Amino acid sequence: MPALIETCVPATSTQETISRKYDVTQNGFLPSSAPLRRLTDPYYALWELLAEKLPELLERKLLRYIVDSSQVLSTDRLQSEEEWRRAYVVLVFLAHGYIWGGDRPSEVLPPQITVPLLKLAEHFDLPPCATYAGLVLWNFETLNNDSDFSDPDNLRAINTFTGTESESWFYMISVALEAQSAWVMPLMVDAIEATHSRDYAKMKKGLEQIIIAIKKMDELLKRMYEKCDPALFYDKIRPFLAGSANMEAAGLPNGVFYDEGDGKGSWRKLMGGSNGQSSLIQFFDVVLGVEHTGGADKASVPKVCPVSGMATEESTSGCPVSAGKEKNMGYHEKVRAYMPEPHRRFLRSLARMGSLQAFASTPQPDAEFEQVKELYQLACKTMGDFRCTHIQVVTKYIIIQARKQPVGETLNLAKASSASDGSDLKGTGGTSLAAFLKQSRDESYEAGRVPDQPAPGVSSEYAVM
Ligand code: HEM
Repeated sequence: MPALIETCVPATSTQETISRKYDVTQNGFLPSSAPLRRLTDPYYALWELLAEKLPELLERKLLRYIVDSSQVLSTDRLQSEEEWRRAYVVLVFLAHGYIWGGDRPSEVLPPQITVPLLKLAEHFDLPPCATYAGLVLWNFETLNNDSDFSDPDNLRAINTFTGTESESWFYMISVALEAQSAWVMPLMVDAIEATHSRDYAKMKKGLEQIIIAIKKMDELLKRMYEKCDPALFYDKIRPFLAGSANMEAAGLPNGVFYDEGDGKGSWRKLMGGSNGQSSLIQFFDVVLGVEHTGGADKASVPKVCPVSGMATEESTSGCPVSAGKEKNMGYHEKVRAYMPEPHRRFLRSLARMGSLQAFASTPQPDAEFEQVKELYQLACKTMGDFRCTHIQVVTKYIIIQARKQPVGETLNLAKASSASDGSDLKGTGGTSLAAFLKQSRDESYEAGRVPDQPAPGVSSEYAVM
């Protein structure tokens, strides 16, 4: 069994250990303090100015012109990790603003964006595009200057494409949701470890708390309606979140060419920015043993490395697809590449630690076993219910909006994916939306349907000695 928690340092709390090893802070997958608001080195003044004026530049369709006539800045003057994160946020906003901020999407990203962005992406081992980390995790400030990130009324996005409250609220609901669930993470790690020692108190505590956390997350998700206008979201915000993969109908048949100057460059097909890249939701899935298979590429689709967005034969040697490890990866597996590296490593380690599902599936003689099993089943049901709420949100913000759309002249994701009956709607990763989300919900419920008896012949590592 791989040890997530090193037993040789007993004085170290679970929270301290996951923070040190996986950068999971007291705010969960958010940083331990509010992200840097600006790069103060005057060398980066142009980036900050473009980021600040982005909504206006996009509205007036001036961004491409200004970027094209500016100079290429280096990442060499970035000092701290906070500065690297801030630069990544600025550059992913500029990249998506540049691609989608015109009458037609731009098939080429210029060196002014690609050269620093590729360095930043390499630094974080993240794809060079708008990820959940760039849009949400590292892009918020508190209004009261305090460290409570769990109240969306106390939060504001540092950068947006549109300068609207709707867009800020859309990102801030996710920030609050991440912060609000942070406390349950060490408890769940302890609960999984407790399966090995049959420590029922720890298992029950973890499961009781995860049920509360998911219910709170559900309540927070419903607050999306308070300040994020569905029509504005669909028409003005969502188009900027679109990726470059599966965007043939939107005018990007080959993806986007990352022009690095001097005749260098490469075509890349990357997913768009999505809350589906949240490590928190996958954390809940992993600890509950929810397995997802939806959103895999069809066999005929050319394979693209999820990290670089390049065809696998051109991609770097570390590409999981070209290495043959992950043929036809499903959506949830693919988006791992869009999460900060320590967080995806955390999820991997967690999955190898032990399994509450396996424990709940294998009857034990102890009196408290049934209570753990029932709590486990309730936790999976609560996760499925959260996904029901998510489907209602997506219906309101995307499916209903798509039905209202007239055929427009602007080529972008929103228009390109609007079938009149909404049946061919795609997610930001080009996934077939409604069926995929329902499958994800059903897989959550399914995890909780543990058999009453172990299947004959199946041995369990948890069997009583
Ligand atoms: C207006 C609000 C929201 C809209 C319109 C929306 C839309 C979508 C869409 C279109 C997808 C399909 C995949 C993709 O396109 O990448 C998706 C997936 C997903 N979203 Fe959201 N989303 C919203 C809010 C949230 C929030 C706040 C969370 C929580 C962090 C969240 C978590 C997820 C997850 C985990 C998936 C993957 C599918 C699953 O595991 O069920 N979404 N969402």
